[in-house]
Formats: sequence, C-alpha cells, structure tokens
Amino acid sequence: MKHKISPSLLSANFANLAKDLEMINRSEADWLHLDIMDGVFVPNISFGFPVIKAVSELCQKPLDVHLMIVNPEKFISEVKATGAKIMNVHYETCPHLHRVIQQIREAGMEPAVTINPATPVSVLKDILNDVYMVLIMSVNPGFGGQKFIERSLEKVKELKMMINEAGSDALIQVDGGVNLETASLLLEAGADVLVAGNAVFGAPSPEEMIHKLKTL
Ligand SMILES: O=C(CO)[C@@H](O)[C@H](O)COP(=O)(O)O
Ligand SMILES: [Fe+2]
Repeated sequence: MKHKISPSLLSANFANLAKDLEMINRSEADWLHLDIMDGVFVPNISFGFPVIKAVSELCQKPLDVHLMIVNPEKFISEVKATGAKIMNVHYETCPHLHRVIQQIREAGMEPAVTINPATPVSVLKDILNDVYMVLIMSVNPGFGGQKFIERSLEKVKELKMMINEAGSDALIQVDGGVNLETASLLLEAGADVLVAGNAVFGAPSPEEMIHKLKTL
C-alpha cells in the first residue's frame, strides 16, 4: 500500500485558512491533520470544534483529528459533528482506553491511539486489533516545528513487528519533525501515514512539498 500524507493545519496561515484549504484540495494530500490542544494535557492551546467544522465545509479530504486534551471521551459527539473520519486520542489521557475506542467506533468514526515519545509501544499490545491506526509522536506534543526524536524510528519498527504478530491491520502514523529526510527513514522503518506541518506550510511551494513527500 502506498503511504499516506496528512498535512497538519497547525502550521497553516490562520488568517487565511480558505487559501490553504484550496491548496490542500488541489494537492496529493490524502487527509488533513487537525491538532486540538487544551493547555492542560499539553502546554499550548490551538483551535476547537467550531474551527474544525468550518474547515470541514471547505476541505474535500478526510479529516484526521488529533486530540491533545484530557478526557477526550467527553467530546466524541462534538468530533463526530465536525464530519471527522478519524478520532485520535492519547493513550496517556485514557485510563479506560478500550472503552473509548469502542465508543469512537460506535459513533461512526475510525478510532486511533497516540503515544508520547516517553511511552513505549508495548502498552498498546492489547488494543492492536481494535484500532484503525496508532500514532507515534516523534516530538513532544504541543507545538509544530520541533526537531524529530531519532528513537521514534526504532519505535516504528517495534510497532510494525507487534502489529504483524497480532495479525492486526492497524496503520502506523508518525507526527512531529517530519521532513523529506526523516520521512524516507520512517517509510523504511514501516510507517504508513506521515503528518507534516512545518515541512509543508513552511515550504516555498506547499503543494510541491506534498507531492515530494507522497512520491518518496
Ligand atoms: O501534533 C502535533 C504537535 O503536537 C503536530 O501535528 C504538529 O503540527 C506537527 O508539526 P511539525 O513537527 O510537522 O512542524
Ligand atoms: Fe498532531
């Protein structure tokens, strides 16, 4: 399967989202990645559901919503109402992760689970057959434009082995510090979906950068 690219809107121009969304629609991006932050789980606040709803009305690509918030299970119906395809919650915020995954699926979305750089992939062993995707954070969540943490490559390889052993078809997504160089290494390691914020929106031609990431 060809890998997917999910540009992160966090690095877009918030004063002219319509222009960036037109670019996303024209581009080879597979999904659009939306980072919700609450200033509690992570030391930053980004945007919330009304913005995602407005984005969904202009964006023709499936929305991949990454929730960096405490108690994400309280917002399943709000995420669903935005039209999102994927609802991604952090392992670190869900003591009853299995229940949250079921609730996301029952709401009609694809459930995904994210782990922070300090969380080992082994904690996901018992839910690999229940999720659509696992997201390995390759920076500490909260900000765009950070440096890729090299250890993430080993984590992708470990997770790939665990997924194969479990007979699961879960996708492996990686988010943080993805650029042309780290993307190649991640694809070799077994990643299926690459999120890229700064590399895309900071490029002279974001559309061309998405093409380059997609054709690696
Ligand atoms: O979830 C996050 C940050 O917490 C990301 O989705 C960032 O938006 C990625 O930005 P880059 O590292 O690609 O600039
Ligand atoms: Fe993200």
